Amino acid sequence: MTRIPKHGGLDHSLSLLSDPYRYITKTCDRLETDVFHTRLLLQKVICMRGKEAAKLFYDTSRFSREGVSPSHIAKTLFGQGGVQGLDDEAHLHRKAMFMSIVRHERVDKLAATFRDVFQQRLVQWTKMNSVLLYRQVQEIITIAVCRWAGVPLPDGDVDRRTTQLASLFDYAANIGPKHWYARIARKQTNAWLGELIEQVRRADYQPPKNSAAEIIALHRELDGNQLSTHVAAVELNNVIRPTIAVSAFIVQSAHALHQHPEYRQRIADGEDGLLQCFAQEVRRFYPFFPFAGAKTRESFVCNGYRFPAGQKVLLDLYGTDHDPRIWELPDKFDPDRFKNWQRCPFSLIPQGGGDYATNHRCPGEPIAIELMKVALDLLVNYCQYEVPEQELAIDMRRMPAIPASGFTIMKLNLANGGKASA
Ligand code: HEM
Repeated sequence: MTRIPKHGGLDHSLSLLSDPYRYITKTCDRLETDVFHTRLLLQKVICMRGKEAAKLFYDTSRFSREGVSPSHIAKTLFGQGGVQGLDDEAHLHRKAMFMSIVRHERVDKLAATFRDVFQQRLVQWTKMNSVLLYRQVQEIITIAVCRWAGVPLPDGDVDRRTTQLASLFDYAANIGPKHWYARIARKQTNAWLGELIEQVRRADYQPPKNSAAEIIALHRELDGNQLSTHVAAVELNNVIRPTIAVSAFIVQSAHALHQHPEYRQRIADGEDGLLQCFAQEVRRFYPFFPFAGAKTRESFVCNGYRFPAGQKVLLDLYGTDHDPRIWELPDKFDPDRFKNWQRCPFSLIPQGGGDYATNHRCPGEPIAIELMKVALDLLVNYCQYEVPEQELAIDMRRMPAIPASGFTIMKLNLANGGKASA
């Protein structure tokens, strides 16, 4: 048996915080390994990267998710009691609820609603001196996802709810005042959504058929009981909050269009499948979630390495998406690499790996891709704009990583007399 290589030293939390997307890969490269021991927040942690590591990590017979999220993440990003922390039958059953919310035709409906709201905003943007894309797209998605999910949102509440919901993912990794803001926002949004769940159950409010609000409010657990109001609110938030986070992928898409203008023409020419390839490459290339965490159930040996029982393990998502053994020239932005891509559940893992229904892979992947495709189509085919001088470097310490400026555009005009392509 071989000992798992160790990143020596007292604690490496600061190294991780100062370079969250590259700490695992850099350390793997230095130690010439795909797996190593380290100490983070004074705890022993195993880090690993690559396709084989992903296969192992998503083996639910070996890994559990119970109690894995650090408390500052559970109290902001995820909420407490949600699907992320469940295992076995309880997880499969709850996950089936999510899969019914994101059925193909429902995703198409969300994409159509998003397109409508976005098109209305484009008209407003023609009258604005400058448009901060990140914030504006967050508002567009908040309106669209609430409408689609059956969550009433009066016009006067859009600004406040967008700020609260966006803080849950934008400030989750922060410490200090931003973190405390996100904790308060988590309570406020859970209270708002919890009240809605109660109204649905009392039949004081009837959400649209098959909407997330209806499915979650009426869902029964394996014991036949409904979810507690708190957990139902967390799960409804688990649909709304990450959909708004797609705004980061959309800003990254706009950034990629700006850096690689040749794709504008190819998209405008309607090249078959290019929107899909472009969206996939943005998800692979740009940093979003650095890693996912789990813990071993029992001790086991894999590839000669002993993993102890109850051991916290981090899988490098960003590093695997940039692994040169999987991706040729991984640091080159190249949507064409997805033209004849043989789909593999463990190689492209910005939103986790494995199987949607039976594992912890993100059920919102089709939502992210479809919203990105709509946004790309509208930004290329429906309008013209200028990108003024600004800080466009991707801030690799920010999670999710977007340009420090939030991506400002100016002088927006509608193209083709304001007619978007279908
Ligand atoms: C903004 C783009 C998104 C990114 C980068 C993202 C990323 C992720 C990641 C990394 C995981 C964890 C995988 C793991 O634990 O192994 C996850 C899980 C999850 N995501 Fe997403 N996600 C996104 C969008 C969405 C959307 C639109 C939804 C809406 C349905 C969603 C709902 C969830 C849920 C419910 C889980 C937990 C699944 C489980 O534990 O079984 N996500 N996501």
